[in-house]
Amino acid sequence: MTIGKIIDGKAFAATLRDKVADGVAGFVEATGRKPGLAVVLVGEDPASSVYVRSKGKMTVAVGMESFEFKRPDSIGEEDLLDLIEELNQDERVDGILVQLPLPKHIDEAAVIGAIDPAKDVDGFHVVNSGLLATGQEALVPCTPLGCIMLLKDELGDLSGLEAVVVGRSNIVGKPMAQLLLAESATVTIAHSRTRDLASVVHRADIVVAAVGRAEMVKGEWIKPGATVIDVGINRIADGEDGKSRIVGDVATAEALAHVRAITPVPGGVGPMTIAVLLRNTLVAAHARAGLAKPADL
Ligand SMILES: Nc1nc(=O)c2c([nH]1)NC[C@@H]1CN(c3ccc(C(=O)N[C@@H](CCC(=O)O)C(=O)O)cc3)C=[N+]21
Repeated sequence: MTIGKIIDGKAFAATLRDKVADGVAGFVEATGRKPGLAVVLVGEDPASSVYVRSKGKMTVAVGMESFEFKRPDSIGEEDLLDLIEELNQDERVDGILVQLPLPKHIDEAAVIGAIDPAKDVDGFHVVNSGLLATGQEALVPCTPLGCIMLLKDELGDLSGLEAVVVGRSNIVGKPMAQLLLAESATVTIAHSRTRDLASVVHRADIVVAAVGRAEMVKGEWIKPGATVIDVGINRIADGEDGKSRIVGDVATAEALAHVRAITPVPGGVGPMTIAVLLRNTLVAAHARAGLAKPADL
């Protein structure tokens, strides 16, 4: 039995960050200032804090300025909107990321809608999602763009391929489908109400799993030779030592016997998300400075 390839997202992300660092050096030379990324974290969720810290470190490592804003869970929506407005006006800030999810008493759409679309490095603003949907230049959500980069690296031209995206979130599923469509793939979005999900997935040359349910996509669902991108990050209790570990939305060990290639969790899509965030910040900085974006990004 042949075993598929494990796509090294961690290595690909490191290469992308090196390219971003080169681009940052060019930007500093051209403008005399560093690109800046502002990250806003509301509340105390430990997993979010760890993730924000690692983003901050990588931002500095590629030569950018990192600004972090921590606010308590109790912050009012008005105060959060005031902070966003301040960051919109701040010339040192090229990118603004508001860590999601936000506490329930805050209207997420209102907060995202308050971000200057030119600084919306998550690509979540309706202006950017509308630009993406109509085939215009946009800031594109980091995780789906990272997935497309891995897919094109593995498969080359995606034109005419059958792609099934499992999950319909605004953050991953929908923009992922738009990007695949822009690459001329034939795109299906499946979700929790899809009937006979196994047979829908079995049609696919490309499977993108973004449902947030641990190991939900089974190995035998995968068409032989398909390429699988696993976006899930699910923390589960590990029976053996009582510790927890993270797994994806795909039963990877089973799937390996069927796939051409698959991204692992961890070490697959996750590191790409952060690398693309830095890439988007550099792209936003160039656009704001009236410079053409670096060619290889
Ligand atoms: N506005 C906003 N934008 C985001 O992009 C965003 C967000 N909010 N809220 C939280 C999620 C989560 N997220 C991750 C990114 C990278 C890894 C990552 O690098 N994971 C590593 C390590 C995982 C581990 O060991 O814990 C990996 O998969 O290999 C994980 C999670 C971005 N998010």
